[in-house]
Amino acid sequence: MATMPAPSARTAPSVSPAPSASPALSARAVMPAPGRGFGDPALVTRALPLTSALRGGVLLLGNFDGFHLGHLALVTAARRAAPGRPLGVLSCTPHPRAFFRPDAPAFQLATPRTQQKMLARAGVDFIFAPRFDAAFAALSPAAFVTDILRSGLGVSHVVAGRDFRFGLGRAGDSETLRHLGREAGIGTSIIADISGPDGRRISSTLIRACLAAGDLDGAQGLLGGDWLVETTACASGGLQLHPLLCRPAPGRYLARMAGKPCQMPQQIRLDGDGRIHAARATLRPGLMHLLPAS
Ligand SMILES: Cc1cc2nc3c(=O)[nH]c(=O)nc-3n(C[C@H](O)[C@H](O)[C@H](O)COP(=O)(O)O)c2cc1C
Ligand SMILES: Nc1ncnc2c1ncn2[C@@H]1O[C@H](COP(=O)(O)OP(=O)(O)OP(=O)(O)O)[C@@H](O)[C@H]1O
Repeated sequence: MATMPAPSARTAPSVSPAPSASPALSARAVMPAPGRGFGDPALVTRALPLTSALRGGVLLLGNFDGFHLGHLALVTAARRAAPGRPLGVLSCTPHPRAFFRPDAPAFQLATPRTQQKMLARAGVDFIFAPRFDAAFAALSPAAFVTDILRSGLGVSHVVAGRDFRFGLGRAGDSETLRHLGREAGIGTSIIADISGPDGRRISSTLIRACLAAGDLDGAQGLLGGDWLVETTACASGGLQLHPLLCRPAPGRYLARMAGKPCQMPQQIRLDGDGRIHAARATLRPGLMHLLPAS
């Protein structure tokens, strides 16, 4: 576990009508309690209209690749804005960046499976995962708010960070969202930046940079817990990181299967292709915590 100080909200919140996210975020907040596994996966849906039991809820807007302490601030704000309401997350698939740059190397922090686990653990009830294709990308900001948010999902409130962009050519920003939301009868909370210990805004991009530099401690501090990865079997018989996942710096790490808190982490070596070399054969394809070597 990282021992970095808790992150802080750097700028004054601009929130309407809900209060801002709490700056007192604890790294423990998204970790499973000792001796327990992760919660059941949140429901994933792309079908519209949304089932009636989940309508009237609050939706967090963005990509949500991985789940970090900036994202946790949105959950906190959503709970305050709409206590007791269903809590959903918008997370398009494929990731918009992969849609626009299909030839770019694997960059994600999460697979659909690990994302589901982390979001469920954070108390999210459902993930709205529309296919991000040319038609979805071409929606205007107004069509997104009226057709998707109001008619399709029936949300009562949305939460986003200051840098959220949406609609064709990223034409919509947080002010557009607030304005269109008001017209559609949807409340809006815009959350102040949550920063890490060095003052930089926490983001999935920053965590990817930590991993690329082999700084698992730094990544853990921003994630608020271990990096949960999905592994698959190699044709050669060993294990490898899921093809969607970014490649951390090659080197030595510790690994422990998820859901087995009593298992001693074992030493592994990760190569540049994401292949996992372990002296003992106790690791299986599935979900695994990747930890710093010391
Ligand atoms: C309905 C909708 C349409 C979008 N259309 C575009 C688009 O045409 N071009 C674009 O770059 N991003 C578009 N986005 C934003 C992407 O989802 C995504 O956030 C962005 O491209 C990735 O940049 P970021 O990771 O820096 O936020 C759209 C988002 C939504 C919700
Ligand atoms: N540090 C943060 N403080 C406040 N809001 C945040 C923070 N990080 C992300 N958000 C908000 O959470 C939502 C989901 O974030 P998203 O995953 O799209 O961004 P990100 O973490 O910056 O990812 P990337 O670096 O890949 O762009 C967005 O509304 C975004 O503005």
